[in-house]
Amino acid sequence: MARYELVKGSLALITLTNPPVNALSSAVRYGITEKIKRALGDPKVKAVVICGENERFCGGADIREFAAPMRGHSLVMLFDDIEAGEKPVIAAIEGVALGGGFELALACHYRIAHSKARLGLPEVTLGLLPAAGGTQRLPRLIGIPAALELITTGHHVSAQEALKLGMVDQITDENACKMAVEFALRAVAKPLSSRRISTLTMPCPPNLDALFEAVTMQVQKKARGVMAPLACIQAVRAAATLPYSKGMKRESELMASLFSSSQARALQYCFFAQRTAGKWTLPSGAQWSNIKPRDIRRAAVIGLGTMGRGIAVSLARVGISVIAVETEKKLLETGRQMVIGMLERDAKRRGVTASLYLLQFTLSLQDVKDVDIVIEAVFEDMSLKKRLFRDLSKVCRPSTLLYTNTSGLDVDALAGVTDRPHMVAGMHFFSPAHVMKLLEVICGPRSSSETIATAMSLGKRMGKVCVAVGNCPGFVGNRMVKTYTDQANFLLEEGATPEQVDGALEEFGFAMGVFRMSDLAGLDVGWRIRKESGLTGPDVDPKDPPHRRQGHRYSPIPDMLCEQGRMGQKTGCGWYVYEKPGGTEAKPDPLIQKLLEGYRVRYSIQPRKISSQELIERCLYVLANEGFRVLEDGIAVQPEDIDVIYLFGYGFPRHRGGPMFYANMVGLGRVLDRLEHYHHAHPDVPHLKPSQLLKKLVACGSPPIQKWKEHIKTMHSHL
Ligand SMILES: CCC/C=C/C(=O)SCCNC(=O)CCNC(=O)[C@H](O)C(C)(C)COP(=O)([O-])OP(=O)([O-])OC[C@H]1O[C@@H](n2cnc3c(N)ncnc32)[C@H](O)[C@@H]1OP(=O)([O-])[O-]
Repeated sequence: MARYELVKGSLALITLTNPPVNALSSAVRYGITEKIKRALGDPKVKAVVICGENERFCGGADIREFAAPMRGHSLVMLFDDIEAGEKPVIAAIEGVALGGGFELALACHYRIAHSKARLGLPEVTLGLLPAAGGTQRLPRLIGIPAALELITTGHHVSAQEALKLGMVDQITDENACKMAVEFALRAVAKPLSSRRISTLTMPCPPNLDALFEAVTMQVQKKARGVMAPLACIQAVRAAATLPYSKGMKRESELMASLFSSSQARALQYCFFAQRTAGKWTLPSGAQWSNIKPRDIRRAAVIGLGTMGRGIAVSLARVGISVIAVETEKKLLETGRQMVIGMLERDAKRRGVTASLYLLQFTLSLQDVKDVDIVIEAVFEDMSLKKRLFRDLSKVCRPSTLLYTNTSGLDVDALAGVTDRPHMVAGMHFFSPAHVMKLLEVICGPRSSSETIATAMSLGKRMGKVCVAVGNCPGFVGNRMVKTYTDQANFLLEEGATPEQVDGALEEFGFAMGVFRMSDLAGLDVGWRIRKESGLTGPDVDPKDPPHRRQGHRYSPIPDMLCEQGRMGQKTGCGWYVYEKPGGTEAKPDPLIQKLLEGYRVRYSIQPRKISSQELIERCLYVLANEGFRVLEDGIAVQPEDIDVIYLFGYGFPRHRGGPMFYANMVGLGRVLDRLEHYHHAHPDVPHLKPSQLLKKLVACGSPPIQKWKEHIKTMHSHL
């Protein structure tokens, strides 16, 4: 796991050999420890260069080993030995030096990086801290403010930034290993004392307490309830106030408090879940590794509303030429200006030139005849979409793939009106499409594997996290979210206020509770969907009382708000009241309180005090319960897919892992008990009835989430 070569007669070249990222597994740690010992003990060797195979220095400790207590050779001891050695050790950084990998580089006496390399200490994103001396060495090298920023955020920096900050000594466009070898030959004659970072005096700014306080406040605001960033701050504070050896002891104590925490487990699960979701498989056996996606150069986006604009920007940003189509001159012009403005701002932020030459705007559908793909983003109206897909069938060349950005309509019904149903699928972007990372790729029953592979690969190219899902109303994300918002509405009827429900969810870790989120998104979106599906408006069965629809409990309260023009932030009031239309500061509104009181009186509902525990359980267990149904219906292949959708599309707090991981953490038996309890109390809410899969898993002894797939396998897949 580490190769040893003698080069130029006097240099030991140690290469980490653990593809794909040369993670520091216990075998690698053993390998480096042995090879360093050999190099330091060999009188022929005058200097050492450490590099990584396949042009990647090191991606850090092996995260897969974190599931069990750390065993084998200690990184801390290895790094102390490297630093204390009497021979110069040079890190030759290509690709990445992250986490333990960068800590290894910090223990070396010199660091030479390739200009394309990226460096950082991302442990915090895994619920940990850089516990192999990173929190003690980095502040001594680059100062406390810069080290705090890197360690508490986990941001990676480019080689250029690293050079500016003093994290590396030199950058090169050539092979970093070759450069490091030449550098090492010169370094042999130089004294090493000033190169041992642990011995450097800490550069302390005068207002240390104020600095730590400000960073703590910032972290608490950004990552409410997340433990690791606070532990990182404490570790850096120890570096600032204690001698190195005591600081190291503190670093290790803090790491011990994080290592087996549920937050660390959740965050590490998220890391792997994201990668698992990218590896899609269809029942036919077609999968990410055996189907070649089409190469996409020209795309058309139909509809320049909020979604269409974001999609056009996402495409142009990665070099795809875009023909954007609208039906009216005024809409086309507004869309054009918005897209150009968005692309220009984006390019400025990234320090590149906006690729406006890739854009074409037109009122004629005929102009899309030669594109490789079409992404439809018109109004959420089935008959309108069907008309458009029929027209596209006629206009586009036979090889053009057709995608719809519908957020929940039947993708197969659209495929059915075309001359190429196998070349139709869904690409469900989330708003704003150029910002949000999630892309649900909807596989209709007739979508070909190439159609899916192309959507997944194009999404990845646009920087999206893509999840392949089956075709059902609302797909995965919106199908599940309905059960969550329904519960929130029922809780209002029973006695809660919007601020109580939101408070509990925000305390849980959501950046925004369900009602604040609804105000931001606009209440009219859901209203329109409910009207279309006959839940409200003129199509309602006159025999249904206001709080029952299709035999089940229904809350008409959101409809009542919409009827009063309370559409959320854009109208200055919704579930909350705002300083002005478009305002963002949500204040509880006495009118809402009055509306709720009136509603309860009208329907003889005795309000009760509802605990935060009930608010969380009702909203989140019902969400997971629907997730189990999504799995048993074959709409998602594995729980990781659902969790990734919720992490990237719905702001589920990452340190809770996603709704399915959270249910797993709580314990499936407990979730089942509570759902049974709530269903008993509310038999007219079918979503509270425990799903078959949940019951099956509990009956099988509640296997860990990674094993659920074995129990789902037997079920029918809709992908
Ligand atoms: C006690 C000491 C304290 C130190 C703590 C640490 O160092 S904590 C660690 C701090 N370090 C980090 O947080 C860095 C985490 N890693 C990354 O950020 C990225 O992987 C990358 C930027 C290194 C490469 O991006 P990319 O898009 O080119 O590639 P990709 O992302 O698709 O990964 C390819 C494959 O490698 C796998 N794998 C990757 N890293 C690790 C690992 N450390 N371990 C194990 N496996 C790892 C990954 O799962 C995937 O496996 P699959 O699916 O093929 O079976």
